[in-house]
This record gives sequence, structure tokens and C-alpha cells, in this order.
Amino acid sequence: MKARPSVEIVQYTTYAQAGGPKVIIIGAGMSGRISAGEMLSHAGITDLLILEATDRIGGRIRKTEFAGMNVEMGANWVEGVNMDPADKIIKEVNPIWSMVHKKLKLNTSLSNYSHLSSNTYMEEGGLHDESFVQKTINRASEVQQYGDKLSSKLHNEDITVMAMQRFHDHMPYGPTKPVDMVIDYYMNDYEFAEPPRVTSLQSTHPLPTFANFGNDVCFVADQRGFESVVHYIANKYLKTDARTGAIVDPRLMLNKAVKKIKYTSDGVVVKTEDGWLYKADYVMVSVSIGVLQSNLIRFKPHLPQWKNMAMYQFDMAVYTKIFLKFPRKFWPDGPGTEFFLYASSRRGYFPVWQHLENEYPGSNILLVTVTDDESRRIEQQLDEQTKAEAMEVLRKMFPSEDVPEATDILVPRWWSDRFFRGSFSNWPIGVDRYEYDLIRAPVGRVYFTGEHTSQRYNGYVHGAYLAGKASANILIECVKEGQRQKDGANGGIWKYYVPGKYEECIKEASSILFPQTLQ
Ligand SMILES: Cc1cc2nc3c(=O)[nH]c(=O)nc-3n(C[C@H](O)[C@H](O)[C@H](O)COP(=O)(O)OP(=O)(O)OC[C@H]3O[C@@H](n4cnc5c(N)ncnc54)[C@H](O)[C@@H]3O)c2cc1C
Repeated sequence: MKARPSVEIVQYTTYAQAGGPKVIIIGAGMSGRISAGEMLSHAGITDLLILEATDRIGGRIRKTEFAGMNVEMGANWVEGVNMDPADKIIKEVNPIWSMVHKKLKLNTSLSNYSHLSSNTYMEEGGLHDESFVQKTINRASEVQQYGDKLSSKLHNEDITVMAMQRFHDHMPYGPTKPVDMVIDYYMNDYEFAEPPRVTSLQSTHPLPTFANFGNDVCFVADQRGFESVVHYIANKYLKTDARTGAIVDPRLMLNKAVKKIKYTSDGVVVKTEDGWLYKADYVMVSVSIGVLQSNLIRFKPHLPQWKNMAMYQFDMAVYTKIFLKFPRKFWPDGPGTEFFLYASSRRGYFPVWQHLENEYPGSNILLVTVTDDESRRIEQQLDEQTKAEAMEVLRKMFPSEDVPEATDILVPRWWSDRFFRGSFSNWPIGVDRYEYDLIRAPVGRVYFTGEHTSQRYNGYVHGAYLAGKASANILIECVKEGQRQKDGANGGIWKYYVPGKYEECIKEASSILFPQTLQ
């Protein structure tokens, strides 16, 4: 256990000026342009400029046309929805659910995973015995509950989810049989996009999303797209064309990939790939942690070592939703058939399948999810190869059916995309609240937001939304301090405080790598 002292990070306040300070927001996903932008506007900071690298807003919330209809390439579920009004323990309502359900009335369907035991296919075809699979599921659920309890007793020590499974004497070598592996995959990788040997127990058990908002998950299946939530928030503070609904506000600039951020105690200068320079008092960076770990954006001066150390330790996971279109349906449908598993001897090989008959009857579309190494492998090969692999799996699963060739396939490539470098962050072993606070902490006039900076909900749309607000608040506090210090009494300096790690051991801490005051 390494102790780390608390740190104070210098922020530079800008004294009161007409119209407030100018802020550049980099990225027009849920957290940046949308949530942070709205919050800053609300606080009277309206001199904003939003620079987005792509030709659209929404980032990882993205619909695309596939086989004549719109499907979601990125976020699809509102996760953490309490559908049981009698459940008094859960007091919070997921803010995204309020928008999706109440304000926008998007079509959603409650995902029901309770029939997996009767929908688990053997590697060489046919269904596994239902009671056998159910026993495996019960056992895995028991281990999860044990993990929740163990996590609350761990205090300053963290272990991986896999170590916890071993503690419970649940297959000391990890699950190795096909059914054990696919259930383990469904319970872990399908949520976190990384295997249990990587994921931190303390930060994921119990998972705040489900503990605070409820266990249900709702699949957004609406031709307007999940991205309607992003437009809904944007329309609150950016000018839109009343007839078309398109954003026409000059403060939003698309196709503006930022390549350099120069920051001093006086201000920031942002350079885009098309050679333009934009000056401001502050910059809010909302790009993914995957992009921050790459060298797409160069900072001048370099970000300090404490910042890079914290950011490089976090994980950008990869989650790939592969859509396949068929000329006709050959899979079972009706109640309790939506989700089905393929129990391969190769863990994570085309494991979790979903038919879209409930949401889009007659669409004849299947969705299969792969993650992590499989995602990276599939991103690097031709779609035809992926289609051939998926077809082989389907023909094995349904040996007595005449399985027709898929007519279309969609393979999103989030990992290869230089503006994303993965799908969402996963909390790895070795990172605790201290490193996390440092990931979110500003560096001088550079502020950070994004799902990866959400205090409790990293990886999710609601995490991005709440993080945008929280990071905007840090900046707003700093600006307010500037207004209080009209005479420059404190030299225009304001401090951001990160509480120490293992404070009881603070004296042992090295003050070389982590000096008390960081800039
Ligand atoms: C496949 C997939 C499935 C998911 N499933 C779910 C789900 O079911 N439920 C859920 O809650 N969440 C899900 N998520 C996660 C969710 O989509 C994200 O957590 C959230 O949308 C992230 O928002 P953000 O604003 O933090 O980042 P982003 O959406 O990544 O926004 C950052 C923006 O910055 C832009 N950018 C990057 N580099 C630059 C640059 N150099 N200059 C200018 N702009 C730049 C990007 O183009 C992007 O628009 C999923 C994500 C993926 C990819």
C-alpha cells in the first residue's frame, strides 16, 4: 500500500469582465458540449466555443442506418432504471431515464435476461439442459453477492473480481468449462467489457449504477435515436432552426479536430488540425480517456507527471455490437427468447446474442456482442471474415434449421477510431479514489470532463451527463472566486484540493513525485 499526500492544484481565476470569461469546450459528446455547456450557460458563462472533431454531435451515442432502419452503434441501454415503484430503498432516478422516458418519450423495452438458462446453446449445437445452466447462474449470482459483501470490508485494499471469485472457492483456476465461462462472461465482461482478472472489486461491487438507480436496464429502440437526449439538452442553450431542429449556433464548430493546447497562467490557445488558433480564458477537455492516452492532442507544457500517471493507469475498454441482417428469421421468438448465449470453449467467442423482434418485429436482425481482445481482433479483419465466423457459430447453434446467409453486417470500430480509442472506461485494479480524483483535477486553466471523470458512474451515459455538470461546477467556482477577488487580492489564484490516499500513512509518502502543491 503506497501512501500519497493530499494535493492542492493551482487554478487561475479570471477577474470579472464583461460577458464573463471565454471557455472552449473540446468535444460535443454527452459530457462536454452538452452537459458542461448547459451548466456553464446556466451560470452565466455564455462566451463558449465548442470544437468537435467529427461532423456530428453525440460522440459515443450514435445511431446509424443499417438494413433500412436506424440502430445504435454505441450506447443503447439506459442502465439503472427502477421499474418497481414499491422499491423504497432506491431513491434516486437516473437523470437519463427521466429525459428518455418522460420528456422525449422514446420507445424503449425492458431487457429481460431471466430466461438465459433455457437459451444457452452448446458449442456443437442444441440447447444445454436448463436446470444445469440455472445452477451455474445461481452459483455465479451467489459469488457476486459475496463480492458485494467482501468489497465493503476491504477498506484500503483492493483485489480483482477474479481474486474475489477465488476467495469464494469458485473454481480456483477461473471458470474453464464452456457454460461456466459464458455465464461468467455475461455477468462481468458483458457489463464492463473487460474480464474479471482486470476489474477492481472495490470500485464495481456493488455497482453504484444499480445500487442507486435500480437493477433494470431499458433498451432504447427508437428511430429518432438515443442521441435525441443529446439534442434535447443542446437545444436548451444553443440556437436551433425552428423548422428543421438543426443546431445553427455559431458557438458549435464541427469538423474541428484539436491537435494542440497551449496553456499559461494568463489563458489558453487551442490549435486545430486545419491550422486555426482559438484563444480563451479556459479550456474544458471532454475527449475519452482513450484519446487522452494517445498523442492526438499535445499539451504545451506537457501535462504534469501526476496527471499522466493517473490517466495512463485507467482502462479504455472495447465493446462491439455486431448487427446481422437475415432474409428471414430462423431463431425462436416469443416471450423469453430475446437473449441467448453461445457456450464456446473459447471464452468470449460470439457469446451474447439478442434478436430485435420485440423492438422491431419483422426486422430479421440479430445483435451479437464481443469485447476486449475479440473486439480488437474483429476490428482488424474484413467484415466478410467476421460474417463467416458468425455464420459458422449460428449454424452450429441451430443445426436443424436451414440458416440463410446474412445479407448485411455492421461492425462498429470504436477502438480504431482516433477520436474514441475504445467504447467506455472500466475501473482496473490498482486505481483508487485518489488517482480518480487526479484524473478529474484541472491543470491550471485546463479542465477535464467525460464519463471517465464521473465520480460514481464511469462508463455510462448518465456518468457522462453528471460528470459534465460536476466539472463545470469546478470551473464555475474558480470563476466566481475571480469575481470575488476583483482587486486580485490573492493574485488570481484558487486551489483545487485532492484528499490524500491512506492519510494515516501520510508521513511515509514521497514528496518528490507528488509535491504538496502541483501546477
Ligand atoms: C459500443 C458502446 C456501447 C455503450 N453502451 C452503453 C449503454 O448501453 N449504456 C450507457 O449508459 N452507456 C453506454 N456506453 C457508454 C456511453 O456511450 C459513454 O459513456 C458516453 O456517451 C460518453 O460521453 P462523453 O461525453 O464522456 O464522451 P464522447 O461521447 O466520446 O464525447 C467526446 C467527444 O470528443 C470528440 N473528440 C475526440 N477527440 C477530439 C479532438 N481531438 N478534437 C475535438 N473533438 C474531439 C469526439 O468526437 C466526441 O464527440 C456505450 C459506449 C459504446 C461505444
